[in-house]
Amino acid sequence: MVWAWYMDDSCEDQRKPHRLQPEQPVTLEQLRALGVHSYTLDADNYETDPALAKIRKENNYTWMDIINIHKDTLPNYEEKLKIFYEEHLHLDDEIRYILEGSGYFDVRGKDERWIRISMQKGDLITLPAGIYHRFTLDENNYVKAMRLFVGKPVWTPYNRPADNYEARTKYLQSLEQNA
Ligand SMILES: CSCCC(=O)/C(O)=C/O
Ligand SMILES: [Fe+2]
Repeated sequence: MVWAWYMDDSCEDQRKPHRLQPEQPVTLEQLRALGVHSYTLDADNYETDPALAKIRKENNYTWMDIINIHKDTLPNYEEKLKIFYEEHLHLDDEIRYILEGSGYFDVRGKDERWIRISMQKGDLITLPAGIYHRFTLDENNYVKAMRLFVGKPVWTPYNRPADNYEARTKYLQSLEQNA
């Protein structure tokens, strides 16, 4: 299951948990109010898992690949990690399923504060188009993740500020409607 909390402002290593003190946990319901959804699945059997097949079918996640983020396996590892950790948005939903290892997705809350989402083996997360976010490995320095997409994938990150994209304005409208 994913765990989430508000982050501190420290400039320490991005791979550390950065829990605000005193701790301020963020519930799955609070994440859902931001349009962030999560599932816990059987990562050991992802190839035959009916629960994953159902999620893919219901959401039309027709495309998938698997990315191994480790210094020995990912070409241009350092450069890619920098890109992942720049605050950005996408014009489509971002869907990631952790098959091995772990990492953090950070998303902006309604008040602009960073919320850190800890992703472990078996966690699948969907980030809505237009949400500002970033990703980092944690101190284990390894993640193997399935990337899912509706149709042909587009990976382009739009670094902040990217407020004029329709995906952003629509996302902000969706927050207001659900408030
Ligand atoms: C765990 S997959 C790597 C992160 C990524 O693909 C992305 O787009 C982060 O925003
Ligand atoms: Fe992203």
